[in-house]
Amino acid sequence: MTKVAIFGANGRMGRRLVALATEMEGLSVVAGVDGAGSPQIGEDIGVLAGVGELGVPLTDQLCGDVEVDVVIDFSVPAALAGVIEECCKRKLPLVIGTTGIGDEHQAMIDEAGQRIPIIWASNFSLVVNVLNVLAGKAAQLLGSDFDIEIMEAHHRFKKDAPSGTAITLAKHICDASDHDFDRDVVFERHGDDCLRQPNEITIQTLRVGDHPGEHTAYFATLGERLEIKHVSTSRDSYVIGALKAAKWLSLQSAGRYTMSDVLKLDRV
Ligand SMILES: NC(=O)C1=CN([C@@H]2O[C@H](COP(=O)(O)OP(=O)(O)OC[C@H]3O[C@@H](n4cnc5c(N)ncnc54)[C@H](OP(=O)(O)O)[C@@H]3O)[C@@H](O)[C@H]2O)C=CC1
Ligand SMILES: O=C(O)C1=N[C@H](C(=O)O)C[C@H](O)C1
Repeated sequence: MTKVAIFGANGRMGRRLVALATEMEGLSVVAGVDGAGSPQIGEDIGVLAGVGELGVPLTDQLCGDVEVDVVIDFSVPAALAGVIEECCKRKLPLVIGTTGIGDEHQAMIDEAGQRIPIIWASNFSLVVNVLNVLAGKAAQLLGSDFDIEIMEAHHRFKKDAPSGTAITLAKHICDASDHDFDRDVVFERHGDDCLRQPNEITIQTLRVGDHPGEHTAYFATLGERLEIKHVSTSRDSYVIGALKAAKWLSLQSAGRYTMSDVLKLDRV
């Protein structure tokens, strides 16, 4: 049995992680951590997730006496340094799904990879990871006469913009083509003199209702257009991938890994 601790356990993702982990063979949730200010601290995480009592209280830190095999973090960027430090101290594999993180966090993840198995992915869905590969291939095959744009839509509660997934998608497209992420990717178009520049890739952001997330890459030239689109109809698409990654990571040695490693996409 792989024993999982979840940071952000009372959030939208955290509750579904708790719920689906109880259904997945070989996993058990042994700890759930949330922000210190959460009024639900002390309540049972199974009850909070709607799956009945698990005998695991929501806490505001990972208790030292709980035996853990792997940690999953879907919380907030401000919590990440502490989570990484705790996992390095206790030699625990760490799966990170939190987005809106900066270069300094990426450097911390790189460094932690020298000491523990660690993975960060902006999106744990199998289909989104396939979308990245397909969009890269399309950019490569279609060449420079195609205008590329990305559109993402998410629920009204999402704090970061654009989504981590949209940024990763743009990076895949740039890596596979003549585009340069820092030069070509822009996050808005606004004003009376903003004609599309050659090579420009704009990421457009919508925040609407309770949408769990969608991403579209557009490739258009005169007379025709290709759209590659992923729509999540439920957060479970991300949760299943994150739990799979946790099981996989708990068996690895120290290193920084990607969802391509977990899903073996590079072998295709
Ligand atoms: N990689 C992927 O596949 C996906 C990534 N995400 C990302 O995951 C993150 C969480 O998303 P979502 O669940 O919707 O957000 P929520 O706001 O619903 O959940 C975040 C949770 O983290 C808690 N939290 C705050 N501070 C801490 C702390 N110090 N330690 C532990 N927990 C803490 C919050 O508690 P409180 O509210 O009390 O502050 C809250 O319960 C976001 O960055 C989102 O973009 C989301 C979906 C998929
Ligand atoms: O906050 C969300 O909901 C999501 N966040 C991730 C992102 O920023 O890309 C992944 C997914 O799109 C849902």
